[in-house]
Amino acid sequence: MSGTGENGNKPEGSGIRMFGTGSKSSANGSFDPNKAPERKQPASGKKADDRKKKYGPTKRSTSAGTNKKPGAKPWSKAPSAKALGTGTKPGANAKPETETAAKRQSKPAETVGKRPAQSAQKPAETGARTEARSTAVGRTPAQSPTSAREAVKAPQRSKPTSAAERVTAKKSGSAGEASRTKPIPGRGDSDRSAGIDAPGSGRGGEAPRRRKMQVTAREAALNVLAGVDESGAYSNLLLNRTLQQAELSPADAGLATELVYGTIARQATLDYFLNLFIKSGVKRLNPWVRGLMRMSLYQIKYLDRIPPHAAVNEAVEIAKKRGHQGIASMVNGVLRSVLREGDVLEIPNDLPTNERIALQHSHPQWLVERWIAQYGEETAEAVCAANNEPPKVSIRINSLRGSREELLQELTDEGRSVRASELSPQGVIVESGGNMANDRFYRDGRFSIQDESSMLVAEALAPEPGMSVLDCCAAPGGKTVHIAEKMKNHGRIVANDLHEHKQKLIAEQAERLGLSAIETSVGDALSLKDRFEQASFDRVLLDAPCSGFGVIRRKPDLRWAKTPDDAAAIARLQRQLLSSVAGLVKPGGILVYSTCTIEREENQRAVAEFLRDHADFVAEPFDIPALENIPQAGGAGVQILPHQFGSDGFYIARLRRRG
Ligand SMILES: C[S@@+](CC[C@H](N)C(=O)[O-])C[C@H]1O[C@@H](n2cnc3c(N)ncnc32)[C@H](O)[C@@H]1O
Repeated sequence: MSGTGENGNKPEGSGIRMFGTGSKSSANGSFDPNKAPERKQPASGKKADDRKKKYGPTKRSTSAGTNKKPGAKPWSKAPSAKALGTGTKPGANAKPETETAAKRQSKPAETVGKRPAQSAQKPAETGARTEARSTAVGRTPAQSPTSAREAVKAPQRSKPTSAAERVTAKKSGSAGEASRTKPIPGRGDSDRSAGIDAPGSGRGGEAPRRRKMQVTAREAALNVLAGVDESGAYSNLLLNRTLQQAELSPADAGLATELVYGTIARQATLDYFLNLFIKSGVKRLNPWVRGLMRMSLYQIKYLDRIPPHAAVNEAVEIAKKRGHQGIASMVNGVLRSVLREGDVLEIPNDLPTNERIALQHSHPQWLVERWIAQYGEETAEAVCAANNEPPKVSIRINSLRGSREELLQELTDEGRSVRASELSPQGVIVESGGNMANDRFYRDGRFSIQDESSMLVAEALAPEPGMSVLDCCAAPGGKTVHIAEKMKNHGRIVANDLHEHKQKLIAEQAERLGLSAIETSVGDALSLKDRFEQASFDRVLLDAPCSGFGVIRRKPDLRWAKTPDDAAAIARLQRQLLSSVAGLVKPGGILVYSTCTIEREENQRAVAEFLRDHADFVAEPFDIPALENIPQAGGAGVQILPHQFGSDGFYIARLRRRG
């Protein structure tokens, strides 16, 4: 899988979407993380037009990234973050995966032995989004709508000044850079200048890193939203850190998670609606006020189980606590207008299709146009809709420690609702049952947490016991350990990754699963050809860094962070990597190329160019019955789209070197 692009369904990787297993009530709208989400579905319609007539033109053209200049090519311009109301600059997304080899800091390429490390469980970042349960909240006196002037951004906001601060404040587009420090709301100058004061941290003071904060679920969520908006922090990392600092029940942590991911995912749609009610436009609001408005509207519009008035009352309380009465009045006025005129919260259906899809499913218009060009309108819309669905929780059995049937029975006996995956012979779908990374069977190495489509990569590679296998971009190791399990832990598996700190992620998984055949290695995959003999591996896996557009439902902010230039840069690196590692495959051996994106440029086109330039390789079909009926996107390999199986969008090509 891939760069942004790591397997979303692994404990080591991307966004956590379910926390804990408890079902305690939260103070203000309780939230049961064990239940499937029940969200309202957005509908398009004409009512917004009436509202437009009444309240004047909307900010639609900027809020959904539709800042297209007349005559501009659909792909020619990414919506600026500014246009999306995020306050981050488009250029602020450093992407290590797109670095050329020359630019990258060279690291000594060393092969290290197996590491015995076994660390504490990390929170599962899979987990379905959870649902909110309704709780009545007392009424706040209604106040008349006021101008948003009081809540608009201060014209001068201090920016990080030192180089180090600037680096920290920048947002990397790669989830692979998970260890990079990100600012936390409530800490540091930029937060203070943005009016973000973490409750409990004390205004003007640097909060100790591990200090616990007494915050509500909504305050915690707002801290994250404001931090993402203000400094371009990764939502999943900031959420993890915020939740570690906040003393929330599992149910409240679940609610905070839902609010963060849901609000970010629905941002363009929310801004479109808010702009119908906020004269000066949502973009001009102070980041935390903007976050509060979006988050509150998200509850009103998309969460069935939170009473709208509770969402409004909570928002007003937060505004008072964090700002002042003027802001609270504005928040109250706008949100109560929304409640009164809720029937205008529909996207007009007479918009051009690309614009309507972008607004209705909250995606940047350039991305929608790109997918329409690649897949047609119907499929592009289905992909966008699927990207807003909560991801399934899926696990892969460790076939060395029991069969799928046994684990299904044992998990059922534990009270979980589980079923066999239709896509992967080792896959199990967990319909309910909480955080699988806390399960004793997980600790015992009986299964790994992995998305179903990722499970198909090892099937395509078809490794056998005793073989030598090279996994070029291996961390955090989800596919490496699957390969080792298929090889019954016999043979040699070299698991390489560019980043030294990721070695331990692979080693931990190998240790947990009892797999000793894996060696970890650090280095640029472009230099693997200099470190290993040509034609020395039976199987080579290049699970390449990629744009990650197949895992947007796990990483909702990805859609706002990436630009067309990112996709082009990563596509160049992928071609270099593919050519570079091909010579390591033995004659008759197999090279598998995979990504977690749905971009043809990174998938079919990359493989087609490779085959054109490497006559000694040929594309081969692989036998996965469930994939037989999906429409092939053309060319070599299999493209899985997120709406087809409810799995991650994924591409897999099997290339055999002629004997
Ligand atoms: C999609 S992820 C791999 C996921 C992994 N195969 C799994 O299943 O857990 C891509 C990985 O490539 C690594 N990477 C990026 N550029 C690389 C390069 N030039 N050489 C080696 N690894 C690289 C990233 O650190 C990231 O861990």
